[in-house]
Amino acid sequence: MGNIALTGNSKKVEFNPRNYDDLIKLTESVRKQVDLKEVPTIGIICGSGLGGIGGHIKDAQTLPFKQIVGFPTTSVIGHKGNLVFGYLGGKYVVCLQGRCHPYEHGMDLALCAMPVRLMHQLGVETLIVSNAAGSANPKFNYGELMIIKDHIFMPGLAGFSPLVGVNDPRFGARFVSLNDAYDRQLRQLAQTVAKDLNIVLHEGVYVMSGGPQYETPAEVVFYKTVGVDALGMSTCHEVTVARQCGIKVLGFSLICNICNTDAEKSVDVSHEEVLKAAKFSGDNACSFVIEFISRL
Ligand SMILES: O=P(O)(O)O[C@H]1O[C@H](CO)[C@@H](O)[C@H]1O
Ligand SMILES: Nc1nc2[nH]cnc2c(=O)[nH]1
Repeated sequence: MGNIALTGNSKKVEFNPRNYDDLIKLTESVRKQVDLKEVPTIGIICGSGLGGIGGHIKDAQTLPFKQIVGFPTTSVIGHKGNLVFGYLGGKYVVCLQGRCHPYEHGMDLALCAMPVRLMHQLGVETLIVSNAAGSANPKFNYGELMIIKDHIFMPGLAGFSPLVGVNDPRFGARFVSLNDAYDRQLRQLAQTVAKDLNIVLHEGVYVMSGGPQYETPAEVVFYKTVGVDALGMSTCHEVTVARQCGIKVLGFSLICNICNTDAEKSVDVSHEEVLKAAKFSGDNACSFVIEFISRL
């Protein structure tokens, strides 16, 4: 996994997500294409079907990923593929309306986490990252929210980390401590906000598998046994890079399906079902994010 050849304006351009100077060039190209009103200190990454959050942004300036040379594409339904700048909850934010999943990009995690490094360059200090996930916890119901307390990064444990490769110290530390990946104070604030809004908010452990296949019942039981509550195919690579940049993180999952645990009684899991749940509970997720930001 090295440089990626990209064609923009009929010129062949090389972008290497592990090259700090390439990141600076990409950041400059974003700055040239938008008229930033303030420094966006809050970043948001929208999970599957959660892009509606971006629709609430006031004085919005939208920059499609495809207009940024070097930016990875997203082809998953429910991910619009835009950077949106503007005001949400009274704060100036940058929102990634759609994310780049490693399974879409040959497991190039550094490429898929690059938008977080871009956000850091733009001034982001707090990141709100969301995802659609399946539940392995019998107490969780379809459409409810779960704050991520901790994660298990399966590709990362197998050597597919966005931090693998030569580390330019300008990106941050070579060895990143993830003891506090999900900020405790932000999690406490999230609980207060949810209580005030009368929204059910669980807290639990998220696992990122490589995907794109959903889990077999045996795999779900395996994850349950090691303490997993919610299952997805994203987020951990982004959070790992955010922590290397020193960005504080709040992560949450929207529970979109109940995972199978018994091969004899199992039912189909589909992305359509995931998007249906995201639509069903999207308004709750939006209200929660907006109120949370207003209290930061
Ligand atoms: O994590 P987000 O982007 O919400 O998407 C989730 O939904 C898709 C599967 O339905 C997978 O990409 C999974 O990771
Ligand atoms: N890995 C995984 N990702 C999901 N995204 C939404 N639902 C699921 C699920 O059940 N498993």
